[in-house]
Amino acid sequence: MISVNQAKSILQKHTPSAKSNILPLEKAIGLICTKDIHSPIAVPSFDNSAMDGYAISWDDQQEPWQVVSEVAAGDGEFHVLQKGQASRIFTGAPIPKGADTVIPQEWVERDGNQITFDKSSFTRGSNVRLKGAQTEAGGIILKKGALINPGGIGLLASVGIAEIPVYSPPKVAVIITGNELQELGKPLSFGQIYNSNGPVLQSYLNTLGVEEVQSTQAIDEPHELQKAIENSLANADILILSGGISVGDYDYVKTGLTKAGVEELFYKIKQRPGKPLYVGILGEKLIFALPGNPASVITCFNQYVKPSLLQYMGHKNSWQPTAKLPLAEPLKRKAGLTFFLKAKIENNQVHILTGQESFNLISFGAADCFAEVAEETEEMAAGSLINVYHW
Ligand SMILES: Nc1nc2c(c(=O)[nH]1)N[C@H]1C(S)=C(S)[C@@H](COP(=O)(O)OP(=O)(O)OC[C@H]3O[C@@H](n4cnc5c(N)ncnc54)[C@H](O)[C@@H]3O)O[C@H]1N2
Ligand code: MOO
Repeated sequence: MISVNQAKSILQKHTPSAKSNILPLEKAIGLICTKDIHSPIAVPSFDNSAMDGYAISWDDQQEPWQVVSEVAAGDGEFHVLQKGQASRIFTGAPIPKGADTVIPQEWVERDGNQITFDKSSFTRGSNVRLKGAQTEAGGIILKKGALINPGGIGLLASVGIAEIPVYSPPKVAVIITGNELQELGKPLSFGQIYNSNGPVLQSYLNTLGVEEVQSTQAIDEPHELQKAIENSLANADILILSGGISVGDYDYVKTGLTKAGVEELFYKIKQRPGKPLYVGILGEKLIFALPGNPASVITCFNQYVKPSLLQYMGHKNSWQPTAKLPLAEPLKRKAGLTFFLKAKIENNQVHILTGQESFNLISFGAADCFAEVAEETEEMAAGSLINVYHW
């Protein structure tokens, strides 16, 4: 058996490098940009008004101004203003030639077509958004390695970019093993349980941006499982299996993977839950065989599959704990295994939840992270800092 740190370091070394792909903007959310992105245009691409009001050419001596025209957002042609003239204008509308300042309407006294206002509150250029104020044409708007979030999508769209080079998610196949599994929505016969690992893996993958998941359910029968493994490996970059990896007479996963040519990277880790985790490699394909107990699947995904997938997709530091926070209550146990405990963070303190057994999912109704108790630790006092890993 190897330690958690050894397992993570082996996996980190064998996780394939990210591949760049050009995707439409709407598919790029949550992904990492692979190149510096330059703006093809200046934004704004024309001087325009920041307010609803009146466009004028600033003149310390002038009063009143004559309103001679109107310009709204989207207008392309307009009157050229002469000295002493004003144009009614609306937010986003182009500044007419001859004008350089916008006075918001609530500051203006209007009498027929004449306007006056208190000049002491404005200067030349007030309320005008100048061409290129956000971005000059050719300027870098997003750096290589940036995470594309909804704000970044807005920035890219604002300069007219519809496609972007990103590290695209891998194709993932999932095989759920077990004779005892029943689909949701159907009644349970004696001895059956609902398949919760399938929905867990599907939804966890989706939250990481992996949309294409080929999912297969296989009974605990060596030939059927072998077919499922070979089919899945033919189509996917990453294969995740649930169950059948322990030492029972019906645990055929390890033999099946070996038969398919998969080379073992490690099997069994000094941890709870998820001790019998298996990770293998076939060429550049990674294979995770997650121990079937529901809490083991979720924990192993959080600790091994997720960081490896994120590394594959170009994220940095995906293996680090997401925080180090004070423990709310003291903790005592026998050393020898790393524990990943379901926990909830309240008032910036880590509360370890009850129901930590690997068959028991109840704590996941409240948990927002896993707290890590290191292999050699026997006791932790309240207030001592503990590594946590959020979802
Ligand atoms: N003699 C030993 N027995 C076991 C050991 C051991 O070291 N020696 N390790 C235990 C540990 S720890 C784990 S974890 C499990 C892992 O077993 P498998 O990976 O072979 O998983 P299964 O036996 O198929 O299932 C285990 C458990 O989980 C339930 N299960 C399976 N699939 C699903 C699913 N899709 N949704 C919900 N629940 C699922 C299954 O019914 C079992 O109760 O082995 C221990 N045994
Ligand atoms: O390692 Mo198992 O996941 O404790 O039940």
